[in-house]
Amino acid sequence: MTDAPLLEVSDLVAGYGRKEVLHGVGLRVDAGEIVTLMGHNGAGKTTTIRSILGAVRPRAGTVRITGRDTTRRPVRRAVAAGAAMIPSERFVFPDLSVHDNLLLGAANAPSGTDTAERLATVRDLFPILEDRAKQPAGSMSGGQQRMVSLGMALMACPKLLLLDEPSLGLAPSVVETIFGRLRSLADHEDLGILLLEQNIKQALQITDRAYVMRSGQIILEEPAAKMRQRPNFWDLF
Ligand SMILES: Nc1ncnc2c1ncn2[C@@H]1O[C@H](COP(=O)(O)OP(=O)(O)OP(=O)(O)O)[C@@H](O)[C@H]1O
Repeated sequence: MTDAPLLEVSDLVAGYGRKEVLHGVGLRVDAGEIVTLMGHNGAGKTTTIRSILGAVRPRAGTVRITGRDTTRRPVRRAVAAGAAMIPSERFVFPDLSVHDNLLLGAANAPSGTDTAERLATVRDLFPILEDRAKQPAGSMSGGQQRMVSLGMALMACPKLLLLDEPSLGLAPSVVETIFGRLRSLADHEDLGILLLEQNIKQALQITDRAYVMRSGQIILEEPAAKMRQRPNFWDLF
């Protein structure tokens, strides 16, 4: 199964109650690749990653993570296959220290993981997590909390990271730092990343391939290098 894509989604149909939101979505993410899924509000981007993780139960289609069929399986199956999701809301345990937040993230790591070694790797990536290790996570700035939630997810040594709007509410310089770290994780850890972003201009700087979604369907797939040449990519939506 080594040649299987890290994430392979085919003909995915999903929704809420009687409402069908995804009408046959297909996409792929390879190891070491950053793929951005873009589209207007309500296009179905968040529903897509929730369905990939198993938080929304697909009505049809398949989801394969590291070659394993996780369709309609509990979220823990997707996590066991190597997936981690960071939701758009700032997700940290506010009263716990930064250090304890990271240790909670380690609970999902594969057995045999050296927690101390992993902690050192994550702190190398985001030195602020070491500088502020004892501080309650809730007392940090928005950008720093975003780094804590990324650090928590990375403690689990994921192979596939699903990120919902990591730039939301952050200054462009902080976004640049976080995006730079994502690029280096893809390049050096072979992490595959599916990124949902409204901040298209900055996202395209680190993206390999992009999909455009409209009304629950993928309407375009393009290498980011080509999309960056478009005089106005907002016209695509
Ligand atoms: N829990 C829910 N119950 C019912 N409908 C929902 C639910 N979550 C999302 N929807 C609907 O599904 C559609 C797609 O929403 P989704 O959040 O996937 O879009 P999106 O592309 O991520 O947009 P946004 O960036 O605004 O979150 C929208 O019409 C939305 O109102």
